[in-house]
Amino acid sequence: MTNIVLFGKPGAGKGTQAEFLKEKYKLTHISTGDVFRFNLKNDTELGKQARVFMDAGDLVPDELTTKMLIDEVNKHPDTNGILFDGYPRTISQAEALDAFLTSIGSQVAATIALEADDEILVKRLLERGKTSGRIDDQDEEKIRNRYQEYNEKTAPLMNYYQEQGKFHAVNGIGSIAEITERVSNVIDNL
Ligand SMILES: Nc1ncnc2c1ncn2[C@@H]1O[C@H](COP(=O)(O)OP(=O)(O)O)[C@@H](O)[C@H]1O
Repeated sequence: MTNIVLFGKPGAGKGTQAEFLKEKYKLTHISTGDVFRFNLKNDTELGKQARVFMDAGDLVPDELTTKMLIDEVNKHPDTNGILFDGYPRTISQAEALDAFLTSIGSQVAATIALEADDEILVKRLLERGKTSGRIDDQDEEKIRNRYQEYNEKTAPLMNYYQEQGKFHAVNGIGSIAEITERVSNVIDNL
């Protein structure tokens, strides 16, 4: 299995790139944000538990998120590899992911970060909020809160993966195709 973690701030383009990369490399795309939103929409027990956190732009607690993630991965026993989008977002999630992948005889092959400036990203998210219906994209204060969550809890993961020699940064500004090309260069050289 070639497991890739797509990493980046809210709005960095993880979901957009994942759509192309999953086809190109025949990977299973798991977006924790999408899975949560599906559960919210269908008002499942998980959705009910996650809603307050998501609507405020806070991270959903690790235990809940990790359980959901493992359930998702287990739905694809024959996959070539997983493209993780939005997970891990905390050190505890990264450790849980390593432990889980080890238990199934696998590992993270690479973490690829899409880099872009905050100001550009906030504008992108507010634009997306006009059409996506996502409550967390419609209010600048909630967006800023997500950046704060990112800086406090998610940014330390760069170091975590750097220490394992698995961290690769890619310029996230450019056309979608250019960025796919940059990410592909990393994957092709693994
Ligand atoms: N790994 C995670 N850990 C905790 N909460 C998460 C995780 N992934 C998604 N969420 C919740 O879902 C929300 C939306 O996720 P996502 O669509 O990936 O957002 P973004 O566009 O901000 O990157 C997050 O703000 C958070 O509340």
